Amino acid sequence: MHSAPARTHDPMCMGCGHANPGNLGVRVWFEGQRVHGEVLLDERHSGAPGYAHGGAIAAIMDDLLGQVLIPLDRPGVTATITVDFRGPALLGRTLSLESWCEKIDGRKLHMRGEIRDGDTLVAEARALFIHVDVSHWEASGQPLPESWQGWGGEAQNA
Ligand SMILES: CCCCCCCCCCCCCCCC(=O)SCCNC(=O)CCNC(=O)[C@H](O)C(C)(C)COP(=O)(O)OP(=O)(O)OC[C@H]1O[C@@H](n2cnc3c(N)ncnc32)[C@H](O)[C@@H]1OP(=O)(O)O
Repeated sequence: MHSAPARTHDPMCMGCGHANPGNLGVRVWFEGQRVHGEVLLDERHSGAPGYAHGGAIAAIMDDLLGQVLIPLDRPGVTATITVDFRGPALLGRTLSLESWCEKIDGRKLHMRGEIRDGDTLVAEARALFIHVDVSHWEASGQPLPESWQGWGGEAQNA
C-alpha cells in the first residue's frame, strides 16, 4: 500500500519539482521506507538519437536516491554517488524506478537504486548521503518548503 509522506520535496527540483517547467518528470511514491517511481524521457534528454543522455540518468538517480530521505525522515545531501550504466536507456519508454536505504551509520546514509525498462536493468546506483540539519539550506536566503519545518533537528555538526 502506498503511504503519503509527511514531507515533500522542493517544488522547483529539477528532477521531480511540479513547479519546474524543465523538470525531468520523475514521479515517485512510497511503500514503507522504499521509493518506487517512473520517468518518461524524450528528445530533450537525448544523448544519441533515441537514447537518453547519461547525465540525465545520473540526475534521475540523485533525485531517486534522495527521495529515500523522506520516508527515513532525515534531511540530507548527496556526498557521493556512483552510477553504473547497465543497459540502453531508450527515449519514449516509461522507465521504472526503485530506491532504498541499505545501511545507516550515524549521519551516513547508504542508498541504493535501480532504473529498469521492463525486465532490463538500465542503471544502478549507490550513494552516500549525509544527514544534515535543515539549517544547512538557510544560507541561500530562499524560503524553505513549509513541510521541512522542524525536520531532522537532531543532526550533529551539520
Ligand atoms: C537538495 C537536497 C534536499 C534534501 C532534502 C530532502 C528532500 C528529499 C528529496 C531529495 C531529492 C533530491 C536529491 C538531490 C540531493 C542533492 O543533490 S544534494 C546537493 C549536492 N550535495 C551537496 O551540495 C553536498 C555538499 N557537501 C556538503 O555540504 C558537505 O560536504 C557535507 C556532505 C554536508 C558533509 O560535510 P559535514 O557536515 O561537515 O560532515 P563531514 O564531517 O565532512 O562528513 C561526515 C562524514 O561523512 C564522510 N564524508 C563526507 N563526504 C564524503 C564523501 N564525498 N565521500 C565519502 N565520505 C564522505 C566524512 O568522511 C565523515 O565521515 P566520519 O569522519 O564521520 O567517519
